[in-house]
Amino acid sequence: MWGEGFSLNIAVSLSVPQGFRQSKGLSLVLVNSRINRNKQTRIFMEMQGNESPTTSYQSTVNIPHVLTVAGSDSGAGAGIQADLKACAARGVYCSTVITAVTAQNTIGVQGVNVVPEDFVAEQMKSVLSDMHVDVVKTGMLPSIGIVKILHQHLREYPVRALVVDPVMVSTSGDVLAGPSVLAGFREELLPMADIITPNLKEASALLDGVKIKTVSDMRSAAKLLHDMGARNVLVKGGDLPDSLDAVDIFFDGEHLYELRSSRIKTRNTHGTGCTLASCIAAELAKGASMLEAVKVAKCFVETALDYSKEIFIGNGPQGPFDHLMKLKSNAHNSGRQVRFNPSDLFLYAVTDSGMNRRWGHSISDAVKAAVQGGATIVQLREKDIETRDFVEAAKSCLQICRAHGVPLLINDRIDVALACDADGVHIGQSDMPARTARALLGPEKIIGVSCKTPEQAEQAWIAGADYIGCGGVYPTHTKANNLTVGLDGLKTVCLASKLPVVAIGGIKVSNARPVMEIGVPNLKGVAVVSAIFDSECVLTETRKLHAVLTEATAAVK
Ligand SMILES: Cc1ncc(COP(=O)(O)OP(=O)(O)O)c(N)n1
Ligand SMILES: Cc1nc(C(=O)O)sc1CCOP(=O)(O)O
Ligand SMILES: [Mg+2]
Repeated sequence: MWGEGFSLNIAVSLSVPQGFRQSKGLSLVLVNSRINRNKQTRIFMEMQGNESPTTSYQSTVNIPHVLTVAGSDSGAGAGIQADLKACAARGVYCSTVITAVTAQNTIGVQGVNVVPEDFVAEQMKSVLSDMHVDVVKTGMLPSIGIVKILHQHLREYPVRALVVDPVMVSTSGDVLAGPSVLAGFREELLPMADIITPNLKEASALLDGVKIKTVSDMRSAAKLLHDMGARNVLVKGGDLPDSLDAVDIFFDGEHLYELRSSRIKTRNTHGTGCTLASCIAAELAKGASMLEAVKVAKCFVETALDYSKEIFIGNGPQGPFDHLMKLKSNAHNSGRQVRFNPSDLFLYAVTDSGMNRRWGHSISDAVKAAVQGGATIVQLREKDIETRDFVEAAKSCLQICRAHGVPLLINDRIDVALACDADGVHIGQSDMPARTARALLGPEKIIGVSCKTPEQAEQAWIAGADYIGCGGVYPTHTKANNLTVGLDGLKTVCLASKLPVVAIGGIKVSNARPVMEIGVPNLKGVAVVSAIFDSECVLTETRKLHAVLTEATAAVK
């Protein structure tokens, strides 16, 4: 199946007014298209009027799709649940045919309820007759009847590749497929498989109990399994005794590859086999070659295990890991109950590397002093710093801010915010569009946008920002050529804005009061750079400003 040529099917419908075509010339170029078989791209472009053509664009693109045929794991570390998470992490759609429901946790398998064969067949037909499946991946196949059903359906609905993870025994040692299924694997599945991914025990069982104890045994086993019909074989050496690295043997019928990755010391390995096979399937669905897919899958599993090595779920000896690599950061964030509270904008401290240099402050010392002095949110605005140093500085500032429950935002640099898992970003009108930043950062992160006009405030709201920064309220030396909008401009933007507003630009202890007194409820605070950071004692200056803001707010109420 794998390796057949793909055909590219693109229907383009263009309706271009004659004059427009003549005057502008129109060409549609597809660069380096890697669109898989049966993928269709439909593009409609309508251009109305010669002078100002409006373009409406509609496309439908089939999504890479893996169907997993496997058992459910109630603990969600392995089986169907691992497959879904692995495919989601690799950006591939995953449909499911459930062959058995297991009662399972980090201790072991407490019960197995096999789904009736005709209902397995019904699930398979539902998916395969309706959806375009690129790759089928199999896990727990608890009866020979289910193996046969799979075989029949793959004949009726051919797919690009079949990935067989010959699940027989769970990581806890419980039997998930009896000896009768072995015959099914050998006779029905191996000859159809584009890749088979046994561990040492499974490879040994498929080879009538042959002993596999060394890398050299694994090489021989891979060749024998290939002889049994599998086009590619990955023998996983995770259980190899006395091995520092995790060594897997990959054989494509021609070349033997020894794939090594570092062995991660962790109890959280439940579901690694299912995840590896699903990742291979996902990469194949995206169009990777078999060796590429295997390498990416191994790297993904290693990274996820390393990320998850300290997470603690369940009390048994084998815990699940975190496919999406998000759980730890959610746990860290749990100090802050609400992702964004507009009152955090009250005293907004924005750093400046030049000012810190002038006063001999490190970024983290300056941030610590600001937070201790009463800053309620911090933005790292580091315009002339190496990216590597920025990420390191942001990580240490994040620790300080988290310890005080103060959000930390990064100015301009979405990449740095992602790298250090900051609480969000602040972006201006010429930075990355807020909508794109939102797509990259997800719904949980805070996004602020600089706005000088009501129209910009409206756009920021539409794009999914959380607050806007409006200025310059007063002239400033900190930002070159900055337009001063004044207190009136600030009030106009606040009145038009559906989002909370923080005022910025030239604000200091002596002029902060009139800003807070403009009397508009969505003005939540002031953002300052020089007022606190262009000073020897950041702590004292921040305290002074905090006091003025508190007094002004009390007076307004
Ligand atoms: C709170 C706040 N408001 C406005 C700005 C200015 O952002 P931008 O216009 O992108 O200019 P730079 O700060 O990037 O020079 C801000 N940083 N913070
Ligand atoms: C970064 C920035 N943005 C502004 C805007 O008007 O959007 S004014 C500004 C500089 C603010 O520094 P200071 O508090 O030292 O005046
Ligand atoms: Mg900017």
